[in-house]
Amino acid sequence: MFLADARAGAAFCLALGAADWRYGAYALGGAVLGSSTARLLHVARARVETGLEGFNSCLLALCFAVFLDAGRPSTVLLATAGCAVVTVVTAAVVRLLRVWNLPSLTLPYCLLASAVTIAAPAFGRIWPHGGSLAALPGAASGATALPPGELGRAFFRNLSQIFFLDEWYVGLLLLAGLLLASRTAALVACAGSATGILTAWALGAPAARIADGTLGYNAVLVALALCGVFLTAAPATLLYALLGAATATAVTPAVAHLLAPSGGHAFTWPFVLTTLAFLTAARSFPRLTGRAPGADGTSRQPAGAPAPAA
Ligand SMILES: NC(N)=O
Repeated sequence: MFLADARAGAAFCLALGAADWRYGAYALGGAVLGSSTARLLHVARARVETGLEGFNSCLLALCFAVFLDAGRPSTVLLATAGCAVVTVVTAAVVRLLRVWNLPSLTLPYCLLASAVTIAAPAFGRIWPHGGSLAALPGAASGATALPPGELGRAFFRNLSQIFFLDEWYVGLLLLAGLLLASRTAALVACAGSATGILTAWALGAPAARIADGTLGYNAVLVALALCGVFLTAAPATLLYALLGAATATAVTPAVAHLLAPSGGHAFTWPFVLTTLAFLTAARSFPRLTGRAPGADGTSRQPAGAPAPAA
């Protein structure tokens, strides 16, 4: 969630544990394994200490816990190996995207989570249930009107689904964690969640899909990234971030449908694709960056400007 704040991390861990202690354990274990692997490979200490080497492994371990059986020893082994591999993939992605001065975001996690879900049916020890994972997309059906109670739960589930969880109170606890670290981040997350709901409703998504949060969690991440993290928080960047949040919401079913043969999980692909596109485009918009555009229309990077953090 873009916060280098240990208290927020502890609150997030408690929030996941409130749903199931094993999810809290996998998330924490994943973060520890990713960070430890990075340290063993002598990745810069500052990257490890700010959590930049732990969030992809945290999400990957949690992904395995939720989609495979969290209690099976083979899931623990797979998550452990996955956390080591995602550290290697992170280094590769960071190096590749640095060429364009772009952040790696959760791209390493998306690559591995997609690879594992696509490959899973081929390996009996990973997917012992037999049968295909395919979930072919159908046309939208069912009611589109959301009762007020479900609207509130959808708002919080747009946060909890970042960590794959359906429980609305996990989203409330995550928001409390965000608030501990940054009032701006909490407000932007709320605006992103509301934008996700509004966009999905305006496009005619079924109420059940809006209510379960699976259409809106990418909107929260995009809003956070584009308003306060990679672009300075300001009214203009907030509007830009909310346009990005709406875009990510519309992109989510596109990704899910493309990945239908492996279960249709969009993971955080909509967030990654939208954020990279909007961040690249922002260099052409001095209103957002406050930097004069170069002759080719792109913003001038100040000499020696540091690469973005994540
Ligand atoms: N992190 C997720 N929900 O892919």
